[in-house]
Amino acid sequence: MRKVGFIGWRGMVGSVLMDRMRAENDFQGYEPVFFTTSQVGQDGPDVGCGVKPLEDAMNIDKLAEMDIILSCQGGSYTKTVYEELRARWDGYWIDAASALRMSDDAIIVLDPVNRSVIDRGLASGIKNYIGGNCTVSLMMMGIGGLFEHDLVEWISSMTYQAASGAGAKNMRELISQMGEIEGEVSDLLADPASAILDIDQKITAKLNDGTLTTDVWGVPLAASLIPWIDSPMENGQTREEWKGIAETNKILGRTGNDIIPIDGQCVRVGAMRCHSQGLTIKLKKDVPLAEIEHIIASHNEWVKVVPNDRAITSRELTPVKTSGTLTVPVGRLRKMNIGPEYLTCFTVGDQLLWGAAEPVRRVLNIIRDHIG
Ligand SMILES: NC(=O)C1=CN([C@@H]2O[C@H](COP(=O)(O)OP(=O)(O)OC[C@H]3O[C@@H](n4cnc5c(N)ncnc54)[C@H](OP(=O)(O)O)[C@@H]3O)[C@@H](O)[C@H]2O)C=CC1
Ligand SMILES: N[C@@H](CC(=O)OP(=O)(O)O)C(=O)O
Repeated sequence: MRKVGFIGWRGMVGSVLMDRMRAENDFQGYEPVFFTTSQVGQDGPDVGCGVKPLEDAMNIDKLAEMDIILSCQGGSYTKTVYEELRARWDGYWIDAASALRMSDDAIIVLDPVNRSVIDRGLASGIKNYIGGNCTVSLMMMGIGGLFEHDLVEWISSMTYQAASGAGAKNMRELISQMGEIEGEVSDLLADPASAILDIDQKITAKLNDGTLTTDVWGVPLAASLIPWIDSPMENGQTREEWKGIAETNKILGRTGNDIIPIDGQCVRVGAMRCHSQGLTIKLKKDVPLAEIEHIIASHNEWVKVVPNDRAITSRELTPVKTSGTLTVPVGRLRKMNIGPEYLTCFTVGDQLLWGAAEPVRRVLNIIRDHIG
């Protein structure tokens, strides 16, 4: 029986993956082996084939027994074990972390968009299948139809990224900050006659006096935002912004003169686990809006076009509505007054599902089908 090793299964991304795999009855037809970097020998999870002790994720011999390894443990783990393992192992490596994404011998996986690229990779013997950056994957699930019809000349994206993208501790601190801010003015809020400028003054003082908990974010995120995500690049972009052009084109298998220019600003906001983005898209030609809506809506079974209506948009096109679902709503679709080839839209997606766990869950099944 084939063996599939899971590393990082109890982290935030890994837990979402496990939930999805249980929901889809994925733990069948192979032997799952659960690894850990910190709990060796403790009970592993019961996924329907009994509880077994956790294996050591640093044990290269044990890892090398696997036919497929799926890691949600993070980039530093990948960097620590991958080279040594690969030197003597010919199995399939699936990873949610970015470490190997841009390697020539790796494919970035998002099968509703690039199934043909994945299939070509499998046929040609490629063994590394890496989940894409969450913002990139969610953008491509939303407007995959425009790429499929080769309608995109360039894109500018302005993102509104959730706290979950920075990790579990960051989500917790965002909530603490919200609570501390409310606590600062709860007496004034309870008094309907209190002046809003007094409330605002106290909040502004609290945000600036150094007493708000900012151990993880470094600055207040609640009642504010952070227009910087990931490390700086030499050209002034952040790495998150650079991933927009680099990963999108790699997912599509576009190189050289075929590359679609993509750039924008990536911003952290106080949402919990859904990334949103406002897109400006220069189309290659003037296509009627109704046709664009049809192309977007019919690309995959998860994308949903939201009518450009105030009440429906406020209800349907939000992180609150999208959180915990695989739906990728796309709305605020309209031609811009810059010209008929300029399209704008707004899209939202759960960054732990389509943004992280779902593409790697699906590619595990694709690889299992491929190797039998
Ligand atoms: N967060 C995100 O949005 C995205 C993350 N990724 C990638 O996935 C990687 C993992 O991210 P994420 O899931 O957020 O990381 P987590 O910090 O939630 O989990 C990583 C590991 O930390 C260990 N750990 C230590 N204490 C705990 C605890 N109390 N509960 C659970 N796990 C614990 C576990 O390893 P062990 O069992 O070995 O101790 C776990 O696998 C990232 O580094 C990134 O590369 C990719 C896309 C999006
Ligand atoms: N950078 C993303 C989360 C992430 O893990 O991205 P990547 O998988 O590209 O490192 C965010 O902060 O929202």
